[in-house]
Amino acid sequence: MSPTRISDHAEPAAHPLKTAGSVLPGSPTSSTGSKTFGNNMNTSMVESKFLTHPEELGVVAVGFSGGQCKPGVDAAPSALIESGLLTQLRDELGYRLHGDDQVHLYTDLVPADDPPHRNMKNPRAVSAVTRRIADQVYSHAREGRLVLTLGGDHSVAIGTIGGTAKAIRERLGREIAVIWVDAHADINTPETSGSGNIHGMPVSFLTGLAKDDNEDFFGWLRRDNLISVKKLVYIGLRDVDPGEKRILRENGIKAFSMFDIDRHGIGRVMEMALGHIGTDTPIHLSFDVDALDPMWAPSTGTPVRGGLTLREGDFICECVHETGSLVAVDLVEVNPSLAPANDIGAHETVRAGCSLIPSSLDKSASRTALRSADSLVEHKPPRSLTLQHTHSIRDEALQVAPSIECGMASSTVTSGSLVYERRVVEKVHKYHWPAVQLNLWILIMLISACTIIGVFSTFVQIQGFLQLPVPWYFPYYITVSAMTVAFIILLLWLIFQRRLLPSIVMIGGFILFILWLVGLIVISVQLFGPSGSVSSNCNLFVFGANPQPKGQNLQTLAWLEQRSICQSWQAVFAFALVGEIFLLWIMVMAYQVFAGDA
Ligand SMILES: NC(=[NH2+])NCCC[C@H](N)C(=O)O
Repeated sequence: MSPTRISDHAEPAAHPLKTAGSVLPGSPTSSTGSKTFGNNMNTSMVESKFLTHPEELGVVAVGFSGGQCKPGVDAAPSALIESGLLTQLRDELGYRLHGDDQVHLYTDLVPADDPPHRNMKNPRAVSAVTRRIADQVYSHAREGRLVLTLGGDHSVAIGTIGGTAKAIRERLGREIAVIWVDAHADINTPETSGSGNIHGMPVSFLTGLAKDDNEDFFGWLRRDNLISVKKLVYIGLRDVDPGEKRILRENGIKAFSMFDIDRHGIGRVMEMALGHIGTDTPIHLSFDVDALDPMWAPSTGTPVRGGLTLREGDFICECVHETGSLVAVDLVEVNPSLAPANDIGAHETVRAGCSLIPSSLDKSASRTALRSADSLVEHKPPRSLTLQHTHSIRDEALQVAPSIECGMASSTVTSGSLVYERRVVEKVHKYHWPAVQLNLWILIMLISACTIIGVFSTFVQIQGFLQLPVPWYFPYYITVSAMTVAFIILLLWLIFQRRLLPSIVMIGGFILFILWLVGLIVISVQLFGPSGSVSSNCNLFVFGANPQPKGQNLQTLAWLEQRSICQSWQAVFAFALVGEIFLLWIMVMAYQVFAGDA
């Protein structure tokens, strides 16, 4: 058993884990024997629902890589700590850190001979190490602290989640929920796994989908350590094995892939993910750095293109923090030795971790994360990003100030001396229009408007033939009706574009309502007015003509023409009234749609 001491790697002064050996004056030593560092108050505004000591952070540094075959992932905790992560958590976010002053390598638990079992590679080592990790995490979680585990490959989550689940059950009698942020589902059973790497299987053991009676092969996992598939949510998936897809489907597991993030935006996805978990459930956040696009985190064992931006990763952490339900966080799969072309990748990946963790512990921390990571390590930009502007550090500090709340539309992230455009996430709001009513409205309004246009155009013509002046309300109503038709065309186009907003309908409907009202009043006055009205003239001379002309003569033709003019007036009045009522209706309908979806 030879754990690597942080001091073997880190700069000598002010390192939180390094000061562990000498407990600060007045700082308590926990019952587990781990020590307390720092004594600032946590400045986070979010009240924790499930932690009795939310200002205390239990740190577990896991230098273990046996869940997969690429060496180097065991060096991640040291790299993260050397970059100042823990110093920042203590000095800037005000956490009191608890933990051992060493990164655990668990060499005492790794057997010399560890042949495969049920297709699993290094099964004894991973089982024994995760069992130990479960104890470590459990001892912090039982004290009511937030637990931070720095991995290691993702197999370590068998221990971290197993430990949290057990402690929370004991302390609060509740089940935990797990948010698994990852490019991979890591839910292969030993039988479905193509690689045999256990870092692709932790979720199946944690949910009981895979089990083994032998204690040497995860048989130590008891019901207390397990989680429910109903309280498991994936975010960022994009490389899921066929067997895993089947498992996800058959168990109805909630999963938000990159497709969902592109479609809904990360804000909506977080709303849905947290909605699925509910507000009364403690959350364990397990963040695999390969959820990020390799542009942001290239140094990881199984990178997959098309991933989250760093800002989206931060946003996920911030949203989870904001719930007040967070009880434990893992950051895994950072592999500083996997830097494809040069060492920029390793630096960037560590730097990404230095942003994610503070984001999950304090919503306003992404800026400080950037600042401290930048100040501690020489800044180099990620490859393949476009240089857009150069700013002085002061300019940058202003721009980086966190302006994003959960669910906000878009943002720009600045980093170092570059400005990177983040993917613009539009918040999509769906309005549910009643299709039948809307179609009926369109049809009736079209008929009304066209009838009025037709009748009054004919009247204008007749006035011309009779060489009489054209009263103003004919062209007026023709224009208003034409505007109504144009409005309907606009609505149809908006429906086609799926952009029919209630506000547009309400404003347009109101304007037309007023215009139609003016027309309706004028028509009513003309038709039913006190003296010489159209209606009384019609009743007197046309409908009441006695005797009514008959036979093929000019008088009959004139009478018929006069009758059709009278009937047209009546039709115009009827349609004007219908149009007016329907305009009122569409305003009410638009309001209901707006209120119903608000
Ligand atoms: N935590 C990870 N990086 N997992 C990658 C898993 C890849 C693959 N699905 C496997 O089972 O081997």
